Amino acid sequence: MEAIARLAPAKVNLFLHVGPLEADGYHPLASLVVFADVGDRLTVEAADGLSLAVTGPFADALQAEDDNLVLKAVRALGAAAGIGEPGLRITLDKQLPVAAGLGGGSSDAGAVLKLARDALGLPFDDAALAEIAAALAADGPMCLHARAAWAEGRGDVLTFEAGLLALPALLVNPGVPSSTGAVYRAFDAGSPGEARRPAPPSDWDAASVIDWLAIQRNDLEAPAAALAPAIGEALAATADLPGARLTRMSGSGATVFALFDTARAAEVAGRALAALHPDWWVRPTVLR
Ligand SMILES: C[C@](O)(CO)[C@H](O)COP(=O)(O)OP(=O)(O)OC[C@H]1O[C@@H](n2ccc(N)nc2=O)[C@H](O)[C@@H]1O
Ligand SMILES: Nc1ncnc2c1ncn2[C@@H]1O[C@H](COP(=O)(O)OP(=O)(O)OP(=O)(O)O)[C@@H](O)[C@H]1O
Repeated sequence: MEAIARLAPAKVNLFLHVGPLEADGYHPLASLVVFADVGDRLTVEAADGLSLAVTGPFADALQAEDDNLVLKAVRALGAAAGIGEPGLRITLDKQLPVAAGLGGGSSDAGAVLKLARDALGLPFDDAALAEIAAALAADGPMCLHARAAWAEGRGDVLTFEAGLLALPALLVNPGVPSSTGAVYRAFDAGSPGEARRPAPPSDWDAASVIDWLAIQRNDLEAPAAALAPAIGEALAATADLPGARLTRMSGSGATVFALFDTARAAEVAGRALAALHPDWWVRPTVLR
């Protein structure tokens, strides 16, 4: 069998409204999630045993191989299919920063579940794979489907949104990891509001979406920035860029995004920011 490959795209929370901690240890949330055209790259081919090789600029940021969500996902798929540990040689080209609010681990798991299904010829549709992904991470199902969706519940109750048009954007990570669990705990120390899904924008053109997003928020932004001041620096530097129409943190950070009117404006701004902060991860992209 030939090797097969997929992009595991970065996830962005355009807004994130978080409610108070529930008895199950999770927070109810309301979010609109979209996906970038940048991400990790997963490659899979049939082999005698199961193996994972990690390459790319952020390979060193990942700890023990057995903790990798890629192996956990493939083992869970083998168990669900009743075939034991699948024989697959997997390569993860880690292009996304780790613990970055971009759902990288969940997106890797989603991509490898689809690749392993196809390589092994297993009769699982995407909904069945999303159930396996849900057991791995709250962001698992959204990153498995990897298309624009309203997320509610603990992030796993999805309503796909076909109206949203492509949004030119810049992704900026200031090089500090942000622990999701620690950010939610810092959030708990404040006084949580409600995780209500807002009425959608009056129109899905980019200008209306940006105006509507400006009155939404990411409730994890302040607690994450209190833990990692570099997030505030990234927000300020990104908001200052010519053409940046809206700047916000994604997920539990530390990555922030800015929306632009055109892909060209995002690219120009990205070059300017990379020159100012050569140690930051800066990527122009299109969110959809
Ligand atoms: C911040 C977001 O990325 C927004 O999409 C997600 O809510 C986080 O999703 P995730 O990283 O997939 O989260 P998990 O790996 O399942 O959980 C990590 C930790 O985050 C907290 N967590 C996560 C999701 C949620 N709705 N409420 C939570 O309180 C829990 O303490 C959990 O132990
Ligand atoms: N393939 C993987 N890629 C990234 N992180 C992984 C992977 N497998 C396991 N992990 C672990 O998961 C943790 C979260 O990493 P990830 O990059 O998915 O965070 P994130 O982008 O903040 O996710 P989210 O937006 O869902 O909160 C890391 O601390 C890392 O050790």
